[in-house]
Amino acid sequence: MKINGKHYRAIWREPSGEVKVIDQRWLPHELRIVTLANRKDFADAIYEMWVRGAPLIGATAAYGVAVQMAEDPSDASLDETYEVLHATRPTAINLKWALDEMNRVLRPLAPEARAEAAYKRAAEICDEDVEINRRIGLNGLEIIREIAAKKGGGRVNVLTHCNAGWPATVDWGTATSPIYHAVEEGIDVHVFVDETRPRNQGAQLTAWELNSHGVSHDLIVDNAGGHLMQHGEIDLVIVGTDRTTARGDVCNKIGTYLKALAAKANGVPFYVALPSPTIDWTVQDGVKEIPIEERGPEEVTHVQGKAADGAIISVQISPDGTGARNPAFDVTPAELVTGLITERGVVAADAEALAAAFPDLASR
Ligand SMILES: CSC[C@H]1O[C@H](OP(=O)(O)O)[C@H](O)[C@@H]1O
Repeated sequence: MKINGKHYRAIWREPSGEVKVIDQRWLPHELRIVTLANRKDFADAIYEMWVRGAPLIGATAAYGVAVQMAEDPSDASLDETYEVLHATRPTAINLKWALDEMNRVLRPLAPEARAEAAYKRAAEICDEDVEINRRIGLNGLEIIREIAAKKGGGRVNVLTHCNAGWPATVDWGTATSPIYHAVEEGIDVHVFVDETRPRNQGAQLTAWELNSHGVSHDLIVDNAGGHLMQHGEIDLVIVGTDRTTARGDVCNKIGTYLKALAAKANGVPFYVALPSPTIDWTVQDGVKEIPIEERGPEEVTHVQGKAADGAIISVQISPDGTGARNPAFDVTPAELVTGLITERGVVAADAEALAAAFPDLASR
């Protein structure tokens, strides 16, 4: 999407062959573009969240395989790369999906043919993600149109959590794609952006991208969402997902479950933008079966921001010696989900509806 009027994807390959990403750790204050030159760079970029967001993690891993195949296309290298990249972050299923896809394409090939094929497939995965997200936007636009019509063309207030915007994907975003399409159509949309502790992806990334596109929005603390819903200030919630089960349980950034409970209690529609590579057909019960990443306590005890002199610093907000727990995701049971906005339409959050929408994938 656009940064200062110029179009970017969140990951791309230069004509020179270099793979580049935006190092999102420094946004919104600094735009740092980095080259990922070897397998370790790709592993570090995913684990340390230079890049993040389920679809972007998958796309990055795909290019990580390609870069390693150019270095060493042997079976052992292919196997080791799968293990190294798969070990970076456990929750987003797109990582495994992309690595499995690269293995499917590369395993049958002679080693000398693997690098070219890997770069080709990685580029296709990126292009497919962009098209999937564009279609999610068009399907989600219908929901926003209906709410706008019921309000006589009045403002549609959307709450988002974390960042499921274009920096979480190759382009468009998932939860933000319907918003961008609605704004482009002239619908009056306002977004309440959950800051999303502890890493503040909402404050640092969603607010940044909405600013760049002139989308009306307010930043709110995570704990304000229920209050706004009680007072009729939220018309719908749209969130992303890192893994959705075959029966429609939705794993997403920590705090999503609480938003879904508040939405249910206040009759606010709760939608999940769901690209099909984020569906894990092998699991049913999200709470019991999805591995929840536990990240370091420092993400909770410290916060990063821009100092008065412009330097980006991290400050400690809790006492020396205070420990912290940092589960990075939670699971919203399907019964709290109004609908799943997929590239093939809006689907009910249940096994039958998902299997009917994706018979080609569910039966694999
Ligand atoms: C479009 S997937 C975005 C999804 O990923 C985020 O997690 P993280 O920033 O830790 O990678 C968050 O759960 C978003 O909803």
